[in-house]
Amino acid sequence: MTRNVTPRALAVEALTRVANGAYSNLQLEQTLSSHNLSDVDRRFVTNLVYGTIQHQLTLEYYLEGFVKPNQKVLPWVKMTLLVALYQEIYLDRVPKRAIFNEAIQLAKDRGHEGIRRFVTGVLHAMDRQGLPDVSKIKDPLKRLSITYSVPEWLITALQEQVGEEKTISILETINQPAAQSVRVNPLVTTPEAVKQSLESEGYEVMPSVVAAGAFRLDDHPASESRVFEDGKVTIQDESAMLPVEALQVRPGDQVLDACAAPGGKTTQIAALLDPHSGGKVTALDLHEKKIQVIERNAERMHVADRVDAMALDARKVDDKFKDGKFDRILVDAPCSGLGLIRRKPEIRYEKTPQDIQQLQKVQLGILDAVVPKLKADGILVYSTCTILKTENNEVAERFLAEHPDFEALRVTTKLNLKDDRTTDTLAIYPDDYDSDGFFVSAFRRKK
Ligand SMILES: C[S@@+](CC[C@H](N)C(=O)[O-])C[C@H]1O[C@@H](n2cnc3c(N)ncnc32)[C@H](O)[C@@H]1O
Repeated sequence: MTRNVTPRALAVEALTRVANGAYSNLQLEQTLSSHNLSDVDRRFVTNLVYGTIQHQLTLEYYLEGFVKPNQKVLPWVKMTLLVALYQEIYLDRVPKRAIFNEAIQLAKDRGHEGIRRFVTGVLHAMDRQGLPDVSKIKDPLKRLSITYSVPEWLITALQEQVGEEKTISILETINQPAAQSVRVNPLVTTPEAVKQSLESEGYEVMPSVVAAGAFRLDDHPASESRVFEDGKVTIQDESAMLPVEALQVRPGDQVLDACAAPGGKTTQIAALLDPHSGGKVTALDLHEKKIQVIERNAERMHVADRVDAMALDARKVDDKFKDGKFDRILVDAPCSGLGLIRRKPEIRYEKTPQDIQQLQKVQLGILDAVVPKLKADGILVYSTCTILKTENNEVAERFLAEHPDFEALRVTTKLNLKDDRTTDTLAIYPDDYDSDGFFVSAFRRKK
């Protein structure tokens, strides 16, 4: 391996791209697939990239004290220092000498002598003087923000929504690795057969406590299993399986999946339909490329005959379908995705309160546009993978207020989730079951 493709250099490169707007999971996939790394090195690059993003505000706080306020630091140089700091603070087994030497070597390889001296100087100054004590930060909000590396506005929003204790519990768990789960395809197999097959390939398999017909696996990629290749399972977070449970699909139903790509819920709905009784799911999304992804997934999951996928903005369904065509409508809306914070840790730094307000408008716009297409007595489910009430309860409440012909249905699930809800909607936070955060609401059209 030449110097400039060491795991640390690759992590710095990937992190610099993420700071420029790339998604961490896609960037990491690209970095790992374009270099021939051992398993150990792949895991190390992954750990450095996710770990540095997860702790970015904490690491930046430490770094601040060692960089003059007006000093310009190139993004990759800053990442080199953050990656070094991350290893020193969070990775017990990495020797300090290796961390320093590699960071300095990287600065030398990629930059000029001045950059090498700067990186060397900062690392040695930190070592001599020690890092500031985060617990001594006076402002309680800033202390939480730096401790958990979550922006202040997001902490305030959570505190207002769920109180201090629950907010801390959420913050404590968002940097844990995301669990991997699969949904069994009941059309072609049984949970028992899937469990047996996965175990024979060496996977650790646990039944889901969140969604029926699902398993949680260890972190070996499920996409490499035989059952995945054969379309006997699909990879889906457990909480993401709940909106379709709430939809109460019947075999002969006409279902509209208004925001469908990549098709996780489309294939889940399709498996509940009986094409002989006319059951069909119409899956919409914005772009042809996304439609192709839905179609490929439907093919792999053996449900292509029940899926009709088309590129269409859900706000423009008016001319396309006659009113009252569908028995069930799912709006799994575009959202901030803050429930997926474990899978995409950078999400917390990218979204702003303005984005959240803007998204609420889009979500209400989609709901308004699709509901005339629902039959009387039909069921509408609105769901998101976020944990903020602006995109969740507020949307559900406004929808009900503006559509008196709808009534709220209490969201029920097949497994017995702990249930102390005071609302009909279901909000799952990442600390509840170690799953993604999700929100589900359901409504019935009265007339
Ligand atoms: C949360 S994702 C859907 C996930 C999907 N339901 C699943 O289970 O795999 C939201 C999707 O909505 C799509 N989207 C955004 N605005 C839309 C619109 N106006 N009409 C239709 N789809 C839209 C996005 O492209 C994205 O694929």
